[in-house]
Amino acid sequence: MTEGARVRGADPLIRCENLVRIYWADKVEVQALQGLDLTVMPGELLAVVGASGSGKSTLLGILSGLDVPTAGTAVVDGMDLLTMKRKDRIAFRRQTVGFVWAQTARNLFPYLSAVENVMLPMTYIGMKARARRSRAEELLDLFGMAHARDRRPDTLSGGEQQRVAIATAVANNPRVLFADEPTGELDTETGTDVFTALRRANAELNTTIVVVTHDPLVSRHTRRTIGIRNGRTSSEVLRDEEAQSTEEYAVLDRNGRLQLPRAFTDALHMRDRVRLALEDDHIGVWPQRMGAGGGAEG
Ligand SMILES: Nc1ncnc2c1ncn2[C@@H]1O[C@H](COP(=O)(O)OP(=O)(O)OP(=O)(O)O)[C@@H](O)[C@H]1O
Repeated sequence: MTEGARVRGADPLIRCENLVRIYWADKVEVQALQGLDLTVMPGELLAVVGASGSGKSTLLGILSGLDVPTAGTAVVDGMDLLTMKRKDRIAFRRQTVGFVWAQTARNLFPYLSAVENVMLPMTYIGMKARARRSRAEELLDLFGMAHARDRRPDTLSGGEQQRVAIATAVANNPRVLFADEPTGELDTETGTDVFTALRRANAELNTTIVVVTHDPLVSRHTRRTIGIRNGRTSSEVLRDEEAQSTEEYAVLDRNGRLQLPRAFTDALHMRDRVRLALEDDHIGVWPQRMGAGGGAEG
């Protein structure tokens, strides 16, 4: 990789600061990401959850090196994604990141068997045939798919195909695996099997995993879930597995900005401005008082 592109001393595996992505459609500006902050440490299994249009695919496109942000900082495994050269981008996509997509058919070649699919990415990095086969078999075994190694994808269930897809995606030992709605086409039970495979990849292969989804229930499977709203990280749910409890936080950015949940602001008819008060151990937020004539008193 080009020397200058590598940012030294970066501890998090993924670091986005004030990330902005603007699209132009028919001369209209669409701000898909509006100053998004995100930090992912090596070894994490993280979910990024947001409604349709919140900016999930845009974020994934940038972090996987397919798209380039308009402004801000995006660093993955020490690579600056704003300035990365074309040659580095190809190497980055082959070796640093792996993918599992929602559409099961998009992940695997239909005319190759399960083991051949898992072996394929290893040919790109010049691994010998015997080593490729042995690693592919190990990976299929790890995800409970050894029995299906000689079967083609169309003879496997959706959940089984996703487990082979996970084996294929981690074949070259990527630093981070991005899974875009990996359970989107599956029922709940089969979806749980796929999450078990993702957790196994995370625990046994130490692969950092970022799952992107519209389904808030995936937070049951991850320790940390980031919520994105209007192109910004707005909330964070932390789950304590031992205590079996979850705690939801609002994300406070470095400029002191946070997003109040819509349900809260609607319930108290908060609009345009609120009053703040510093207390000993918290900050109070009050709706603006309305005067007799409907005008604001402040
Ligand atoms: N190529 C593009 N040109 C113009 N606007 C775009 C483009 N891609 C995305 N957008 C807009 O950017 C915003 C964020 O889109 P994005 O696809 O990232 O959201 P998402 O959370 O992934 O949604 P979904 O879950 O429906 O895929 C939306 O308003 C979308 O219409």
